[in-house]
Amino acid sequence: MNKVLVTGANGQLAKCIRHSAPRFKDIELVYVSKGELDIENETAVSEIFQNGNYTHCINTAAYTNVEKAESESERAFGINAEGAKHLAKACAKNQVIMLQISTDYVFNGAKRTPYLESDPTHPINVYGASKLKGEEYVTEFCPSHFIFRTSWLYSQFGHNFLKTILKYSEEKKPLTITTEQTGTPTNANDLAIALLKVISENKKEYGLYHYANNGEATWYDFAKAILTHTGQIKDTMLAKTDHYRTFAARPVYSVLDTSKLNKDLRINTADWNESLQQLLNKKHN
Ligand SMILES: NC(=O)C1=CN([C@@H]2O[C@H](COP(=O)(O)OP(=O)(O)OC[C@H]3O[C@@H](n4cnc5c(N)ncnc54)[C@H](OP(=O)(O)O)[C@@H]3O)[C@@H](O)[C@H]2O)C=CC1
Ligand SMILES: Cc1cn([C@H]2C[C@H](O)[C@@H](COP(=O)(O)OP(=O)(O)O[C@H]3O[C@@H](C)C(=O)[C@@H](O)[C@H]3O)O2)c(=O)[nH]c1=O
Repeated sequence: MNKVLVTGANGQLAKCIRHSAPRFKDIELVYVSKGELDIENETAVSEIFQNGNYTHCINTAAYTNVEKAESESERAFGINAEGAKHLAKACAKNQVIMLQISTDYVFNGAKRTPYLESDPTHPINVYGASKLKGEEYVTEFCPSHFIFRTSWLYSQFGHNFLKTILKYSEEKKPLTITTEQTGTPTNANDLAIALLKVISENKKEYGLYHYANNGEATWYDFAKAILTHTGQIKDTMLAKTDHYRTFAARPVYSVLDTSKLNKDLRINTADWNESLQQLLNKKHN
């Protein structure tokens, strides 16, 4: 039986893993929140693996505030790079397979066709740079690793764009949403199931993978789809902008190519709009 340590237990993705876990009876999951395991604390990280008999670790813990990261670079790197390094070293020492989650924001957005794992990285904000450093440490220190880069995660849990749009719409706030960036909204529940599948099926094709739902959208398209599926489009003032002011730069194009995931890990990905609709149907029924 596989035994998995999940860091960042109170975050969005960890909650999605917990939600889907009952389907995977062959996996024992142990969840640790930041209060129970601060991944910045190297000693604590090393100790938790000593008698845990873990086979895998899913690191969902991260500093994810893209805006604030610009002025809190040290904190972002402390968690996203150093924290990942501590886990990678401890996993390697204890023969634990590490599943690290990374981001489309490692790219600068200059491409106009989906990004491959082999494409050069060039982050244009602090969050992206700190996550890329985390990838580098995991690759260097833990040979038995999977790194899954994903994009624009949303779900019923935590803070995310879907919940922001629903909240603004319920509060009758007018929405002005950018068309400046194109990417792929990804249902974090889909990613959670894929991670559990990798573990349950004892996959050993280690390396870097892109995981996102299929297709592409702007943030405006995403907002419009959310309001359409929930029937709120008629009652919400929704406008486009080609420049929404932010502190952090974001890649104008960050669609991820998932062929390697489909071929080497035999994991299929759903269309972004269908997956969104499915989640909203469940919520609204
Ligand atoms: N959300 C998104 O759109 C995307 C996310 N990702 C990546 O996916 C992963 C999961 O993201 P998501 O679940 O959405 O993020 P969340 O911000 O929802 O969750 C991250 C969790 O990590 C915790 N955490 C922060 N610092 C530490 C620490 N030092 N030690 C332990 N835990 C800590 C946070 O706790 P607290 O809140 O108390 O600080 C939070 O509960 C991350 O690696 C992220 O970079 C990739 C692409 C898109
Ligand atoms: C709230 C809001 C945002 N926007 C814009 C700002 C930004 O360009 C875009 C998305 O805004 P957010 O700040 O919600 O998303 P952001 O924090 O950039 O989301 C990113 O999070 C990290 C963790 C990732 O790894 C990325 O894949 C991505 O999901 O939408 C509007 O145009 N109108 C609005 O009302």
